[in-house]
Amino acid sequence: MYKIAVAGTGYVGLVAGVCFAEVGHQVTCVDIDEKKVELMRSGVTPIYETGLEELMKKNYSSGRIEYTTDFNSAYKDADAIFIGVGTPEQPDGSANLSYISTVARQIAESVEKDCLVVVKSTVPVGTNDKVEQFIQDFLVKDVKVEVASNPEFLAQGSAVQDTLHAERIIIGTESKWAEELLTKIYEPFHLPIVSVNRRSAEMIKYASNDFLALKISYMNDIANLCELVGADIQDVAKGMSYDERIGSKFLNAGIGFGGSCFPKDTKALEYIAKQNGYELKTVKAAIDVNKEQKTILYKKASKRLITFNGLKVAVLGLTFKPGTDDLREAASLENVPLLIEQGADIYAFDPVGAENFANVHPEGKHGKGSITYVANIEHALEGANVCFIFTEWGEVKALTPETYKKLMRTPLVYDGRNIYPVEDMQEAGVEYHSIGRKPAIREAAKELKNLELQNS
Ligand SMILES: NC(=O)C1=CN([C@@H]2O[C@H](COP(=O)(O)OP(=O)(O)OC[C@H]3O[C@@H](n4cnc5c(N)ncnc54)[C@H](O)[C@@H]3O)[C@@H](O)[C@H]2O)C=CC1
Ligand SMILES: O=C(O)[C@H]1O[C@H](OP(=O)(O)OP(=O)(O)OC[C@H]2O[C@@H](n3ccc(=O)[nH]c3=O)[C@H](O)[C@@H]2O)[C@H](O)[C@@H](O)[C@@H]1O
Repeated sequence: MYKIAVAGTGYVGLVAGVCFAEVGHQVTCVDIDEKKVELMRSGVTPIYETGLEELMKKNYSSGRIEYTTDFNSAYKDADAIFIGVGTPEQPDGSANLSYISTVARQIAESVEKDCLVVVKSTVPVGTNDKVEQFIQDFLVKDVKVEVASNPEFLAQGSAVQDTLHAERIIIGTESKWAEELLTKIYEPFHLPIVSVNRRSAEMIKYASNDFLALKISYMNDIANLCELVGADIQDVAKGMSYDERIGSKFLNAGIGFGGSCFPKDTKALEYIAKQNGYELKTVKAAIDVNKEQKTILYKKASKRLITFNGLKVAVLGLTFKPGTDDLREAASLENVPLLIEQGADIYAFDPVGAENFANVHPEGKHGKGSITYVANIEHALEGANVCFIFTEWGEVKALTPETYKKLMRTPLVYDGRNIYPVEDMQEAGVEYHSIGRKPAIREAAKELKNLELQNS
C-alpha cells in the first residue's frame, strides 16, 4: 500500500484516484475547486461516469480516499503524486501548460520526503524533463523528487472500466528507482506494463490518440467518396474489419471526432512537429478532414431546404459521444448556432448534456431563431420539419423509422451517426440522409411538398 496524492479531480485525476483506492492504496485527491471538493465529500461525483459514484462512496466510507483543497498536507508526505490537471489547447494549437507548472510549484513547496511525481496529463514531448528541473529549482526541503510519465488512455463514458482493465500501462522513467516504484504502485491492477523512457512515453500518448483520430478522418474521407461513387461506407467498413491488420474498431464514419482530446492532441502534435521544423502531413490531413466533416450535414440540408427560417428543427444528441455529459468539441456546438442564425426553432433532446448546453445556449429566442430543451425525445420530433442526429444515445437508437414518420410534420432526417438501415427509413417513408451511404428519398418525396411550399 502506498500513500498517493492526485492533483486534479477531472476525468483522469478523479478516476485514477478512486481506482488507486479501490486496489488498496491510501489516496488524497486535491483540487482547487472548493465546490467540487465539497460535492465529492458528500459522495457525489462532479462528472458523469458509469460506476464512479459507487466506488467513490465505497472507498470514502472505508477511509481509503479523501478530498481536499489543502495541497500542502496532501503532498508533503506522499510516496507518489499523480498530476491529472488539464492541458487545454491554446489559440496557436499548442498545449497550455500553466496548470502543470502551478502544481509543480505547489509540489516543490510542499514535499518533505522523497517522492515520485507522475504526470498523467497529456503533455508535449520533453515537458516532464522541464517539470523535473522546475521542481528541483523550487524545492524547499532537501529531498529527492523525480518525475515519471504515465499517460492515460481511458475514454470518457467508460473511464472506470478502462482504468481497472486497461489494455496497457505505459510508464516512462529515467531511473530504476522510479521504474520500480511505479511498477509496484500498478502491481495490484495485474495489467501489462510497458516501460520506456520519459520522452517515448509522452510520444506514445500523442501517437496513439492521433492514430485513432486519423483512422476516423480516413473513414470519413472514404465515406464522402462512397456517396459520390455509389458505395456504402458501412459495408466497406465491415469488409475492411476482417483484416486483423486494420481491426474492427474506430471505423465508424460520422460527423467527425469531438471530445476533449482528439481535437486538441492532433493540433498539439502538429504544433510540436512544426516547432521542430517538420511538417506532420498525415495529422494535418486528419485535422482538415475533421473540420469539414463537422458541418457536412448542415451544408447538405442547407442545399435541400434553401432556408431554415421558421422551421421546427429537432436536434437529437448534444454531447460529443454517448455516455458523457461533456460537450467539448461536440458537433452540436458548431451546428446549433448555424441553424439558429438561419432562423430555425430548435427543439433539442439530450439525456444528460442538455443542462451543460443550456449554459452556453440558454433556452429562448436568439435573433431569428430559438432553442427549447425537451426531456422527452418524442416532444422534439412532434411536428418537426427536419431532424438532425448528432449523438448516438440509446434513446435515439431505440426510435423506429415509423416514429419519425408518425411524429414529424415532414419526415426529413439528417443522421450524423448512421444509426438506421437506409432501407428501413425508405420503407417507412422517411427522407433520410446519413454519412457515406445512399440517401433514402423515394417514398418521402410527396410528404415534403409542405416543406417546399412553406419555403417558397
Ligand atoms: N478526459 C479524458 O478522457 C482524458 C484526458 N487526458 C488528459 O488528462 C488531462 C486532464 O484531463 P481531464 O481530466 O479531462 O481534465 P479536467 O479539466 O476534467 O480536470 C482538471 C481538474 O484539475 C483541477 N485543477 C486545476 N489546477 C489545479 C491545481 N493546481 N491543483 C489541483 N487541481 C487543479 C481543475 O479544477 C479540474 O477539476 C489532460 O491533459 C487530458 O489531455 C488523458 C486521457 C483521457
Ligand atoms: O486522450 C483522451 O482523452 C482519450 O481520447 C479518446 O477518448 P474519448 O475522447 O473519450 O472518446 P472516443 O470514444 O475515442 O471518441 C472520440 C470522438 O471520436 C468519435 N468517433 C469514435 C469512433 C469512431 O469509429 N468514429 C467516431 O467518429 C466519437 O463520436 C467522438 O466524437 C480515446 O479513445 C482514449 O483512448 C483517450 O484516452
